[in-house]
Amino acid sequence: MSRGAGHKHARKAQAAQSLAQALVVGMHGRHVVIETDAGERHIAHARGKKSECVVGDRVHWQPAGDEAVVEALAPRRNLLRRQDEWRTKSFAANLDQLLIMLAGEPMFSESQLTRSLIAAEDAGIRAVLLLNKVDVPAAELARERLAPYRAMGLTVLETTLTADPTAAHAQLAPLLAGHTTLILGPSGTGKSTLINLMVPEAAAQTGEISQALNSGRHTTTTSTWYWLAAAGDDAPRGALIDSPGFQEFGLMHIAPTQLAELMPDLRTHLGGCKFYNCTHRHEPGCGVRAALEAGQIHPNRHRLYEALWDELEAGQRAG
Ligand SMILES: Nc1nc2c(ncn2[C@@H]2O[C@H](COP(=O)(O)OP(=O)(O)OP(=O)(O)O)[C@@H](O)[C@H]2O)c(=O)[nH]1
Ligand SMILES: [Zn+2]
Repeated sequence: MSRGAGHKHARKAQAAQSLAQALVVGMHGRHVVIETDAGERHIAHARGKKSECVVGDRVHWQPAGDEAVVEALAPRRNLLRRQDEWRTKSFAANLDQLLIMLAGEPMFSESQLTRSLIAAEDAGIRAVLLLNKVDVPAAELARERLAPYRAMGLTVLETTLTADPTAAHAQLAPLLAGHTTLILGPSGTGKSTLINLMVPEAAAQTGEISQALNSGRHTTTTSTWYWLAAAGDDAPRGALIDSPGFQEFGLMHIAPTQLAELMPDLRTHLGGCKFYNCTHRHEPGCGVRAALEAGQIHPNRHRLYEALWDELEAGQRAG
């Protein structure tokens, strides 16, 4: 880049910083829906690479005819993403927490759960687990499978959103109040049920997004932002973000050597290995394997660790 171009670039960036800010509340193809601080929603084009902004981002924008243009992205606190061999997909940015919804029916996949927890650790975002549908018989097995996750210090809440919505609301409201929470979970666990329970005007809010996009139908192909009712006059308003795509939760952005650090039950036993570059798989004198043999690490978790290691290593070689 020539010096002149560098100056021009810096000037443009500076000019963008002086523009009004807005929040990204929805996305659809090449368009984003932004909400101004006054609560007005506009459909906007992003200048430059459209993949740059995601729901939860704060952006600098200006009007452009009937539409709006996103000129720049404000710095992010965090970004939750997944990456497979072909592409990176971002769920959302600037999150306070993830609420990972699980059920016994359909039975959750422990691999998907572990992957989402690793991605959250890597992004520095706290995760809370919610076992829903505890009224179905398969909940008992689901609860058992979650024991290692409770043991590693995660909060595991239990609800029956349909059988006892009042109790579920009372349990979840304090957890969600004032925070931005991304709801993750496999299909059929009750994510829509939860959003409709916690956000009575949820349909109206997605309606506004559809209207802004002029699409006239639901836009749940990507994440959507829902405001929660404010807890009080001065209380910060919380929000829920729903997201498709719990399946195929690729972790290609993470190196195999980072994995143990990102799994709290393994992490506890690091530092006691004979070899400084121990992979905690075959080496003699491994503190992690000793903990596994002593029953302090659940065999499923170590199996998932090994499978992920192989997957990420193969991905690194291919990349
Ligand atoms: N038995 C039982 N059924 C429930 C409970 N919560 C939700 N359901 C039912 O489970 C089904 C799936 O719920 P949804 O809220 O649509 O699930 P979802 O996670 O949004 O699913 P997708 O839209 O496919 O991602 C619906 O028929 C709900 O009525 C519960 O606590 N117990
Ligand atoms: Zn080791």
